[in-house]
Amino acid sequence: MTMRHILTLNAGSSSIKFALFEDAAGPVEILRGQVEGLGTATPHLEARSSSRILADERLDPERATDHEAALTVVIDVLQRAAGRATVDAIGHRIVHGGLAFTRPIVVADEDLTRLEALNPLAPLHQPHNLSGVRAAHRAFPGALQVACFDTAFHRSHPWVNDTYALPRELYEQGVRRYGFHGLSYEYVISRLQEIAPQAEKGRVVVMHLGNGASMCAIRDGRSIGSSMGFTALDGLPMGTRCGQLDPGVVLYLLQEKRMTAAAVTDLLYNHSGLKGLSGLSQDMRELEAADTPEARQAVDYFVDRIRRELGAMAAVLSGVDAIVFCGGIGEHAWRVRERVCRDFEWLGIALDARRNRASETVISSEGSDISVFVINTNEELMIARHTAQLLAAGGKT
Ligand SMILES: Nc1ncnc2c1ncn2[C@@H]1O[C@H](COP(=O)(O)OP(=O)(O)O)[C@@H](O)[C@H]1O
Ligand SMILES: CC(=O)OP(=O)(O)O
Ligand SMILES: [Mg+2]
Repeated sequence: MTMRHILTLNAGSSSIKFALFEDAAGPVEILRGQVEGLGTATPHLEARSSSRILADERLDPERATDHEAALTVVIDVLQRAAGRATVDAIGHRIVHGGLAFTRPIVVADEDLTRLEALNPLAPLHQPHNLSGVRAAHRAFPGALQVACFDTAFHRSHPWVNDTYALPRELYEQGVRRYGFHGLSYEYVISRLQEIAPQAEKGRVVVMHLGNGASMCAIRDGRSIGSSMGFTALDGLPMGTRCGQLDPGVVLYLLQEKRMTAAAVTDLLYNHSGLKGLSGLSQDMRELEAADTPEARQAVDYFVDRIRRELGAMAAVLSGVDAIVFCGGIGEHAWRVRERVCRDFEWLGIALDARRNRASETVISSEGSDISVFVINTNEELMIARHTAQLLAAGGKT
């Protein structure tokens, strides 16, 4: 069997994650790394293979302030890591696929143009995702460039969870509740199938809590509803994004406060959420360590909105069999998990406090009606799997 090499690039709102896989009978990771803390004063690069640490350094915030600069660093690490090995394909996380892109594709130039048109619907992601495709094409011109979409997993939404109560023609034109973090949800469900096949078959709520945060209601492995919608602004509050908001606030800012559309966009995407409420930081680690009333209130609001959304997801699914926490906060912030679960005893959640503090895979207690899991998400592996499938099919979808 031929051994192939696959690279993956995943530009999130505060990070660029990357990995290198060998693929013979399915992708096996041989290197992974990330630049995290983008947009903060402390961007940090780390990369490791199974046997050694390849990079672990604070980047100069003057030089790595944005995704573009960080991408140059990442491509350099990947070129050195690949060495003389031929890179057969590069899989990219593309956050918005809109109406047209509902499964992974080999990217052609005309696709890039169509995907660029979606930049305004995901300004913190889409331009960086597409820059990644272009940079990877320049660095590895012989490799297949594969796009995997965050929105694709959610195209199974029933109509009521896919629409807004707007005139119907807007739905036809693509104003829909797309939902995001689909690659993460898809991976988590595949992992749940391995570790708890019974739970995976039931009604599952997955919470992806990272710098971007969303929640997904999943039945029989398919997405039924998502807290995110047309853009990745809706639903839960996030590092710098507002989450659910009365659209009347936007009208007020435009009409009465005379803000420009660009200023409102900047406010809602870059200065709201945990950062806006705390006046301190978008990073949950800093908020948990800080002892200011504003930092505490920011976390209170975050937890409260998660609880509301969990209640809504339980209603969407007519009950819950399993809950999964993932993403940077979901995987590490045990206090947040404890606070979310504490008030759901009435629904049948009993948390094991010790397991939760240790961030074990199963954090519910033996008698809990609802199983609660912490699963380290792996969008890179999901991208590599899709990419390997396309490679095996000779690039045909
Ligand atoms: N040990 C930790 N405790 C609390 N929060 C953490 C911890 N590690 C990471 N986080 C949070 O996770 C966020 C990053 O999540 P991640 O899913 O990696 O980001 P992205 O959305 O950019 O992909 C950080 O901004 C931070 O708030
Ligand atoms: C869609 C989204 O918010 O992604 P991320 O959490 O990676 O920023
Ligand atoms: Mg992410």
